[in-house]
Amino acid sequence: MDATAAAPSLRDPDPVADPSGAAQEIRLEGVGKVYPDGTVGVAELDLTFAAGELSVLVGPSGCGKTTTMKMINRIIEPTTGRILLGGEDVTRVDADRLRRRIGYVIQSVGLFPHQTVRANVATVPRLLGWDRKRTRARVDELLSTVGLDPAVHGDRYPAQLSGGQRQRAGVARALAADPAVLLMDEPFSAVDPVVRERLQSEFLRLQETVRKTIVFVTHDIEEAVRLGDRIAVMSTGGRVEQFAPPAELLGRPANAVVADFVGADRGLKRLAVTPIDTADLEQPPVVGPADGLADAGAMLDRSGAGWALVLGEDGRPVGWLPADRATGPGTVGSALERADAVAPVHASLRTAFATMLQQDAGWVAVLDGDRYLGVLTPASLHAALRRSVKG
Ligand SMILES: Nc1ncnc2c1ncn2[C@@H]1O[C@H](COP(=O)(O)OP(=O)(O)OP(=O)(O)O)[C@@H](O)[C@H]1O
Repeated sequence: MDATAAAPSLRDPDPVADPSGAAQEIRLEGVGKVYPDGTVGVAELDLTFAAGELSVLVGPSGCGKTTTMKMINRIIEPTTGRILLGGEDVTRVDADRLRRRIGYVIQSVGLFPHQTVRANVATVPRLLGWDRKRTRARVDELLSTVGLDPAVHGDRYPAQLSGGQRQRAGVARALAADPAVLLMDEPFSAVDPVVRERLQSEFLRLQETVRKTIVFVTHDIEEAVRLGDRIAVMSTGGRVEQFAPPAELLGRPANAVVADFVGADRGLKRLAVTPIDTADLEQPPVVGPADGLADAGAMLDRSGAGWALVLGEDGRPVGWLPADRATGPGTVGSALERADAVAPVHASLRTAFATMLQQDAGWVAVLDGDRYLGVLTPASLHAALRRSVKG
């Protein structure tokens, strides 16, 4: 073996410097940080972030969220414990190499102001020694993925982008070398609420494709609930009070600290993270617009129901018929209350409830594609929510 081959270089295919891209578990074992002035940033922390999941750290200011995150890529060196990435102890590996394996997105984005968007996104591939063609293809692909047109935005400088576009470029840069892990420190907090919500939705869609192991820090419990597969609620000194999926955290807070942090309106928040369950659907009487009113009235009398759902010929709901309108001559079509209250079967209870309110209907019909499955009413919605807590 010659001497040059033994010398480590950035171009070596080494497991730390050349990420495989597959999501990896992050395990913290007794990881702690005492700052030189004696402040305990984080007491000993044992926490595992599952591969391919988005885990959120929330908690009051100063509780140690940022310290915890920065210990993972060793911007802050832990004073105790060890960190395993995909089972490998990375507590003492070369920090620069470790960081190339970990994407990092921060609030202020941190794009280099004197470099174009393309050059910014190409930072890590360049360090890894990718050739120009491969780098260019990857950069353009990523810009498109995050919603930036390479032809329009690729050659601009960061100052020539909006806040939301800069944030997208920051996400593209973090993903450029296909890292196994992504750390995100309040990445969406510098943009206005409307842009923020759009970035969050786009980011969720992106994560469905890339499935990275993500650790995400935020102050905002709404954001945590919206994005997180799991949420760690932290308290002063870097203690984890509860680490659980959003529905569990909101439905069964482990203690008063968590209950207080998630808020008194946690029942409402839970609507957003509880999917519709077809077992909760009700089956009201169903009539068609061409049916006679008298027949519909007789049927409602027999069933004892106060209303019937009106399904059009295509099987989609067109409205509802209150029992007191089901009399006299004419057809159901002439007496029905129109409402387009439908929700797809994969929607959350919140979507279903919002549709119910928006359409001013006492029900929302649940559809699987075009197929009508049944309705949710305020009563069945309540039952569904209660059941989700017990479950
Ligand atoms: N360099 C430092 N020297 C001394 N103490 C520090 C240092 N950096 C952070 N701390 C302290 O460590 C604790 C945790 O800080 P950290 O920044 O991790 O909190 P955080 O939860 O991210 O806060 P915020 O939500 O306000 O960003 C705080 O008490 C903070 O004052």
